[in-house]
Amino acid sequence: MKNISVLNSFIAVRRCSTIAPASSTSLKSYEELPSVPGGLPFLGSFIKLGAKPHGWEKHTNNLQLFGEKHDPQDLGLLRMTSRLFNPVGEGRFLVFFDPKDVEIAYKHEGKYPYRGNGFAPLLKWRQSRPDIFEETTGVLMEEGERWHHVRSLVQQDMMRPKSAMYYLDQIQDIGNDFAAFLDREMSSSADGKTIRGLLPQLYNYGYEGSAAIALNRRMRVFDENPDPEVLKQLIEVRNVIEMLPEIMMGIPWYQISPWLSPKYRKFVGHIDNFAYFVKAQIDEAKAQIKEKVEKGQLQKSDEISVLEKLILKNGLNSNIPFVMALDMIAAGIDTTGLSIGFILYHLAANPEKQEILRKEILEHDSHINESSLKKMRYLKACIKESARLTPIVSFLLRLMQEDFTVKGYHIPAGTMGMWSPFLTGNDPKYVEKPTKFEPERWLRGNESRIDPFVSLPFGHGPRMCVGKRFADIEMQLLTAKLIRKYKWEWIGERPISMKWQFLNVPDQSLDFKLHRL
Ligand code: HEM
Repeated sequence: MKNISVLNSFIAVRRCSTIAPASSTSLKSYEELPSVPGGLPFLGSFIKLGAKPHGWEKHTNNLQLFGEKHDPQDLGLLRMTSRLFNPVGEGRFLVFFDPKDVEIAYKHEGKYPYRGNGFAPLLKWRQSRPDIFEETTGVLMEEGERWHHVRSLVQQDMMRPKSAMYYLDQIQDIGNDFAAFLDREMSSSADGKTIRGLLPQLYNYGYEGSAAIALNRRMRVFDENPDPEVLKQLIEVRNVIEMLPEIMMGIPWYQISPWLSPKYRKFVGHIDNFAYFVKAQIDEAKAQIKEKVEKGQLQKSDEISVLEKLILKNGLNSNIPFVMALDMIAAGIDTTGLSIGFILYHLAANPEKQEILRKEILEHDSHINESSLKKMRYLKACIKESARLTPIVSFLLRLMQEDFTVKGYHIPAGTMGMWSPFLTGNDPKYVEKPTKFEPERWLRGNESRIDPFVSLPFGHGPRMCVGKRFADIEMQLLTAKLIRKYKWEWIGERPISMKWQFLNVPDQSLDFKLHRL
């Protein structure tokens, strides 16, 4: 299958990169910027992020050390190299430590922003299945004009705040099932209060929520006797998510031939099974829509699901609803589960903030509606603060598509810009008392003290997370339910920090004592 868009955008950038820097002689060249020296051929100095003392698991700490060592003047810009991750711009990588510079960089991300191919094994698989991906490989993986075309077909239905509101009741139902599950788990613990290793259950919540939106179907994984086929498919999708970083971090033999990589072939087996399960669900939804259209039973657009909207907009023969469903499920499980895990941890470790939040939640009916959700400002501030302290995405990337200037230096087009929400969000230069969990800093009146580019949990610009609205309500509704129902106490041995496994995950088990209220 052709993927000419990627090539086109590369060519556009290359042309641009040959443009000479602005004539001003005071402008310093890219090569004069502080840099991390050394590295390996092809992999460049970027590979040193995975070296001692912190290794890949804590590569952000390595990045911070590089900044301190190689940028002693604290310019906040650091050159690295990797032809593997940036073949377009001769391996140029530029780390931005200052949120003001991040803002400038986003202005040069171009019409079709490109963040590098972070899902190479998944893309390879999709390209080898033209029967189902001929029309598109989806927003997560398309580039250039093809990305723009698909994104514009789903943008409105996914990103309108109203679209997420349609799911308020369903997501709360899922939250009720989750709480009932927690009650059963607690009852089986020795003191009737302890929950150990909560994270996998939060992933299941992410799965259930994504499936409700993407497939219009409740999977009911928290039932006492869940459907065995649903559980089988849940294992398939978990295998895919867990194998993806393992394959990505190894030598990509599968790019030459799948036969050179048994791991890749196993990965393909899991994803094939899951994809055909999803396809069957979408085909069923299409048949139901066809019947509704024929009987004239379709309602106003705010009263139909996102899946129905996508099918109606793209036509019964389009594969876009199916590919979007796959992306929504793949992108919505661990991200949502991890984010809620960190929120619960911060609230459990800061009982006085938990109490303030509970007070706000108790001002409203236990069944949350659009209007009560709007009023829960402290809840939203807690979620923002958790994302600042423990962002689940380690770094954000953008290929700079134009030449531009930062702090008097010329940055050529084709440079891959990189910024770490953890480093900007935890830097005392930009955030007062950054190690404190202080949701108040995000409340109206205080937020102007924080540069918005300090913490970008969903990215920024036209390529930002397309599932943000749904992720927001999934996090808000479950947090509200669980804080209303139980007092959360952290029983881990020490404060949590993060380690990198493609996403940032807690470095210890999520163990809590829950006191029923
Ligand atoms: C708290 C949970 C989530 C977080 C923190 C998160 C974060 C992100 C980030 C940082 C990006 C990259 C944005 C950029 O490059 O500027 C992204 C992209 C994306 N996310 Fe999310 N996400 C979350 C939940 C979800 C959910 C629930 C869905 C689906 C319903 C989803 C679907 C996607 C898709 C499809 C993209 C690719 C968009 C594109 O390239 O056009 N995400 N997400």
